[in-house]
Amino acid sequence: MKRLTVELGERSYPIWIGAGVLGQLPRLLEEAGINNQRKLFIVTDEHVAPLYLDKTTTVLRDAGYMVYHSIVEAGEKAKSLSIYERVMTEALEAGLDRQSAFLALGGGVVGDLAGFVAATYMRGVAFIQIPTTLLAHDSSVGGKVAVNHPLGKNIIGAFHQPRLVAYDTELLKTLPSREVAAGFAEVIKHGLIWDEAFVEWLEQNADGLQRFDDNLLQETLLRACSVKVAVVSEDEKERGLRAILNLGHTFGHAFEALCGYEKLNHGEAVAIGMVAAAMLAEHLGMASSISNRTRRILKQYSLPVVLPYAMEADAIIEVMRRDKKGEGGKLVFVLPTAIGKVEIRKDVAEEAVRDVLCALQEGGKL
Ligand SMILES: NC(=O)c1ccc[n+]([C@@H]2O[C@H](COP(=O)([O-])OP(=O)(O)OC[C@H]3O[C@@H](n4cnc5c(N)ncnc54)[C@H](O)[C@@H]3O)[C@@H](O)[C@H]2O)c1
Ligand SMILES: O=C(O)C(=O)C[C@@H](O)[C@H](O)[C@H](O)COP(=O)(O)O
Ligand SMILES: [Zn+2]
Repeated sequence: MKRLTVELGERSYPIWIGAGVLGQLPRLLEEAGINNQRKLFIVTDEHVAPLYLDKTTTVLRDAGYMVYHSIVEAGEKAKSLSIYERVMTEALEAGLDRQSAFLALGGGVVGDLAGFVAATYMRGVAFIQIPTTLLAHDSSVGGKVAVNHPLGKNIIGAFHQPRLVAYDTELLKTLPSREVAAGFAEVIKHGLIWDEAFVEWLEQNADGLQRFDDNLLQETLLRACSVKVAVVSEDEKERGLRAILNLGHTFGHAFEALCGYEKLNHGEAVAIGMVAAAMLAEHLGMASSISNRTRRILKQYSLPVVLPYAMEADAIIEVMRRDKKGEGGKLVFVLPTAIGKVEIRKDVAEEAVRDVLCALQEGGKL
């Protein structure tokens, strides 16, 4: 088991990564100050529940915890106010109080939803992340929790740090291949924004990683999480630096919203968004030869690099104007200047964005 620490003063917390972490949960909870006198409420989804809910509940009950749960539908649609209200109701019915804790057992959807419930239940109680997807190496760390609004991603949310991240790599073995690919989109993002050597390593080890080789997978999680930890420890509430974690997301979140949060998953939308960001950087003369390498590594990990559905450039731009990074409806982009380096740009002309969106739909170059 390997440990990383998010350094945030009194809100600091450990991320435990390794095979068998789930079995250690009672001890890790005790260490995090959550003893077995407290009620625990697990939020999970309908795919994860049949695989891991019994095991998690048993481990905790055997250690003396009182454990309750809520099972939500799988997929992005669960990040909604109506499901948020349902989980709140079930937690109230279970008698959870301010000393209780929520446990997110699942991917980023469950993590964001359960985290937002925890952030607001009786004005905020403890929560624990138990990530079960590769993508959740990103979502389980950093305390951004939210549900979606039909007009935009993660619009209703908070910053609420978990008390502990317990990442059992054994749980990733049941992931469908499309979700493995989605997870690699955020892994690659962490390389592209911060660490060229990590990008090279991912390029060289793509075959082994696609096969989910245990040692390579552990190293991937440690390296990708280390980037996230470094950024969040420096800028918890996105006053500046943290916005770099949004590479590909100004575009990607708009693509997801315009697909009704259905046809493209988050990782796929971010992958196409990172290609768009690289094309935009080249179009603005900020970089050269970035988009080809970005496309190549994404394809190595079976990710899309063009928009597979027709979307109006106007509609995409309208959604992007509601992005949380923007001020006064201005478009804001995280753009690469080299592999491993990005800049935040708030002055990009709409015409340049439109050119990129057209080329992206045609799958062509600018
Ligand atoms: N808070 C953050 O910082 C942050 C960062 C990145 C992404 N996100 C959010 O995360 C969400 C995407 O997360 P995701 O990709 O994990 O999606 P997800 O939670 O929907 O999980 C993907 C699919 O895999 C299934 N699944 C989960 N674990 C499984 C397992 N071990 N075995 C088999 N099936 C399993 C789920 O039921 C679901 O169908 C998006 O809403 C995105 O906005 C948040
Ligand atoms: O942690 C962050 O900060 C990120 O931007 C990570 C992203 O991968 C993630 O999708 C996040 O939820 C996006 O945040 P948002 O503020 O753009 O909604
Ligand atoms: Zn993301």
